[in-house]
Amino acid sequence: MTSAITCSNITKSFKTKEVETLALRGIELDVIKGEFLMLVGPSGCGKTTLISIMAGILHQDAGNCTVQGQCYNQMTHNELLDFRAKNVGFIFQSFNLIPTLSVVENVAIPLIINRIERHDAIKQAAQMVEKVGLGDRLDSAPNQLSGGQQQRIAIARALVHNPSILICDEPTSSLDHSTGVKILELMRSINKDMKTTCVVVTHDARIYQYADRIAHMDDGMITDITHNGA
Ligand SMILES: Nc1ncnc2c1ncn2[C@@H]1O[C@H](COP(=O)(O)OP(=O)(O)OP(=O)(O)O)[C@@H](O)[C@H]1O
Repeated sequence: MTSAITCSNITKSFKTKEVETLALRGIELDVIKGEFLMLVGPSGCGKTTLISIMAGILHQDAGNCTVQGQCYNQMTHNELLDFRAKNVGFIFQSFNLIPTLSVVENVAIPLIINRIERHDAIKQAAQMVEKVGLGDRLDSAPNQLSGGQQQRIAIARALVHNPSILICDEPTSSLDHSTGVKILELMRSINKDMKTTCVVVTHDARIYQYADRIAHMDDGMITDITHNGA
């Protein structure tokens, strides 16, 4: 099977004035093209640090992260920015929608970053908003939407440029259970339809069933990989 993301012996530490924390201690992980992988483990075990490295947002101290066959270590800063803008979608825990832009303008951002002309970007963004079931809210402001609707918009924004990799940090943490399940069902159907490789950090055991595989982390290491909630 082809790998979409390969992490080889990745280490990362953070130094503050008081303390040095070894957040990742030699991560080895292969994410298979097209799979829906969940990353789980106790608070502080390094999940966000790992997905930030996979997304090219944070740089490791040692080891390699290869995404779609391209090693981040071998890219210049500008090449990495360009690669990330084209290939990676990221969904934050707290939606991170821009309050002064409308729904459709928020979703158009990755296209505009990829230098698509505004009129076309808005048109494509509107189609994506339609896909997540909110085609009647294009001109709303984000704060006029419910939490679940805002998360749908965040998903539309992360996917509008058809990235090969979608990385999500706790996509259901600020949602009630039934809204969280609907969001996971939406992400799963997008994963199937658009063949997007998904890596999802979660604390929510009730959504484990949506994963193909679950990578368990503890204290900066992958301790186990299980299949489909087993
Ligand atoms: N910018 C930073 N500066 C200093 N320490 C950090 C920084 N980011 C993370 N850490 C530390 O690195 C460790 C791993 O943090 P990380 O956020 O990756 O954990 P996590 O598993 O995502 O936690 P949670 O489930 O609570 O979000 C923690 O001990 C954290 O305090």
